[in-house]
Amino acid sequence: MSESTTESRNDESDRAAEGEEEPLLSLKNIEVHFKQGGLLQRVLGEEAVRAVDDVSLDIYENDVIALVGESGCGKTTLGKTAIGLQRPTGGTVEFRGEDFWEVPEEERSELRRALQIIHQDPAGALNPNRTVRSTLAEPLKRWNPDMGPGERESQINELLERVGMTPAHDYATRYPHQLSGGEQQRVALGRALLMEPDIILADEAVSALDVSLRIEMMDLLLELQDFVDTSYVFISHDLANARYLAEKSDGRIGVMYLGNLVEIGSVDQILKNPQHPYTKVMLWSTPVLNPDIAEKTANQAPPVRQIDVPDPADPPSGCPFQTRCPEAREVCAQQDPDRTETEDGHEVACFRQEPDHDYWQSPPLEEPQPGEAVEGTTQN
Ligand SMILES: Nc1ncnc2c1ncn2[C@@H]1O[C@H](COP(=O)(O)OP(=O)(O)OP(=O)(O)O)[C@@H](O)[C@H]1O
Repeated sequence: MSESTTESRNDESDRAAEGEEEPLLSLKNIEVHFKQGGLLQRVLGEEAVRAVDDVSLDIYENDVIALVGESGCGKTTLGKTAIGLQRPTGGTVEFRGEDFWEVPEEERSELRRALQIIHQDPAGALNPNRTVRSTLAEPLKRWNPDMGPGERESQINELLERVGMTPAHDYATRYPHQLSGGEQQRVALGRALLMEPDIILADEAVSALDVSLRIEMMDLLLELQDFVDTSYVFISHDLANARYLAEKSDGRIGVMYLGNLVEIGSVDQILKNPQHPYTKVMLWSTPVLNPDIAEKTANQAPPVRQIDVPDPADPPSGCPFQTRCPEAREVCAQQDPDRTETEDGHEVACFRQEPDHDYWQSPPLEEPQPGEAVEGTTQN
């Protein structure tokens, strides 16, 4: 990325920090609870799966947010909610100041154009019976019906060159099965870019690629960001990918746990100065990302009280991480901490951030006995 772009993004985050810039998209107290539909589940009266639970997040112009967290923590559901593919069961999605789910349907479909997705499996997202040209022509025909075939052709060729598929006329006639995984992902990205999106949700979009191709693809995402002025919500279960993308773009990393966004901040804040006990556990399990933490915790058991992951249909009371948190005290089982923000924009949902909180007077939670089930957990 050019230095000037980095500077301008820094300026943007500064403006955001000073409260001058309006967010492009504002997620407010988002809840997505999936009712379990099976007969057995209804008979047993099982609760809804709390895929996302009271998450608020602002996304700015040309922003990059990398969401990380273990499988099932709600990354995809939150990402889809941000781009209007998932209607939340609670809270609001405001896009350019308008409530996405309150605008009339035609207006909403215009907003959808500005909110695009690229998936992990590009082959599944591309029609096997369509050439690259036909795949890319389709959105142009839909959104620019006045564009003539000549102009369409030249836009498609220009785009293919931008996503590194040259000679464009050669790639344009190929079918998805005649492309490598990386090339398929480039076509999927190109199709999203033709919509001139404001936000692209890249959902594990590089996970299926070889390591070297992953870097190439992430570099391409950022290079094209300058060209189309888009923001990215980048989902990855791999913290190394999240770090690469967020570091190069001066973006943020958001850490999710059990439907909650427990910590969000710059790459340095999350990797060098993690505050939430869950973020520390994540770093413990990827020592290469923070050798200091790795050195301190070498030969130690994982920094969790117990390894069983709570069931999102029956989450623990209080803080979602309290059943595993090595720092948990009794108050953590009673109250759910809000995210608090430091002056430099590092947000953490943990009572330990608040020097005057009752937490500090609260007795430690009793250790669960071996084999003892803690409320709200599934025994693996
Ligand atoms: N349509 C659905 N109906 C019922 N439950 C769902 C649905 N979609 C997701 N879930 C559940 O919601 C929770 C969060 O899922 P989600 O896919 O958002 O997590 P994730 O962090 O993206 O996980 P992964 O990395 O495995 O995709 C999981 O328990 C999942 O089983």
